[in-house]
Amino acid sequence: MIEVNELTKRYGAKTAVDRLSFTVRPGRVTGFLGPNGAGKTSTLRVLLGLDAPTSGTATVGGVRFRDHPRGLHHAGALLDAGHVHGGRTARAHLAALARSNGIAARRVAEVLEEVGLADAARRRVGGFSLGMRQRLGIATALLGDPPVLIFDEPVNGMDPEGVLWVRRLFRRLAAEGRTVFLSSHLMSEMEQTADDLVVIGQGRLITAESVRDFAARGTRLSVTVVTPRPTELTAVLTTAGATVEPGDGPGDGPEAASGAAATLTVTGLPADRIAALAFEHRVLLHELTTRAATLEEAFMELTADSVEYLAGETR
Ligand SMILES: Nc1ncnc2c1ncn2[C@@H]1O[C@H](COP(=O)(O)OP(=O)(O)OP(=O)(O)O)[C@@H](O)[C@H]1O
Repeated sequence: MIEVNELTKRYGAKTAVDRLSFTVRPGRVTGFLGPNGAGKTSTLRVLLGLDAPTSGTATVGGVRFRDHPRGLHHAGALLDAGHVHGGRTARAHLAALARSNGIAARRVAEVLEEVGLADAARRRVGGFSLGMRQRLGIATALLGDPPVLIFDEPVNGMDPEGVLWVRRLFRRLAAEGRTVFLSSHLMSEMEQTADDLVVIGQGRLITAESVRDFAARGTRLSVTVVTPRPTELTAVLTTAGATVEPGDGPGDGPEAASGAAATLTVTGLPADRIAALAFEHRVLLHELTTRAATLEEAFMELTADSVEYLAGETR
């Protein structure tokens, strides 16, 4: 169990985490989501005792991480995969950690096997790809066989096969009853892996709920309509209360100039109502498709107000 209570972390004048509270339960995979700069890493650093909070508390298993005498047995974490001495072999790196944390030496071979690095055990970490470094970071987190696992952007730099592997691993660790907490700035990654979500923006909690509840609440339907008479249909649908926008489709291509069919994206009216209105006004339709917003779109909508740097803006 992870408990964050009224946590605030300031760096000088910058408030990175702002009175944040949430709970992460065992036996589930929880995604920690927010746009870049939302405060995820700052929260995890306090949680792992690497930084002191400005105020509030963050505990793992009811105690502050830095007060726990058996750190790696208590919680395993991957924060920055690049943060490993490049001159050491993977095995030497893990063996040193095992020794200094009182962990049985046989665990080294076990975790290397577990993360698919057994064949690379004697290679220097300096020559590892980012994906391999991520695997080594995960091996480090697993070394003490801890009940709580915390990973910051774990799939960064992994190839598709690596992403599938890591998803299965997280699911299995949760099925074993562990608390699995993963940060990401991509909802698409989390919707495949997580049971629960903690979404933050500008250091504040936006929502904490299950992926299922988020999907049910956040999904907005839109209807794609293709018609050769877009101007007329837009007027009819707008009068009926819909919002109509030009969609991606034939209307945006060179055909548009020749008066060929255009694609519209309609929200606020269901497909059957759009069909009835088009029929009533004798507007021909070539296509009428209902489309659910993806969770990624719902997430972007939810966090839009808290994005620090919008695309196109200079930093
Ligand atoms: N040591 C620091 N000194 C000053 N500001 C910091 C420091 N660390 C983080 N920040 C600022 O705090 C805010 C939150 O950063 P943080 O790295 O926690 O966000 P994040 O959600 O992990 O983002 P990302 O997905 O980009 O890693 C950002 O505006 C960042 O610039």
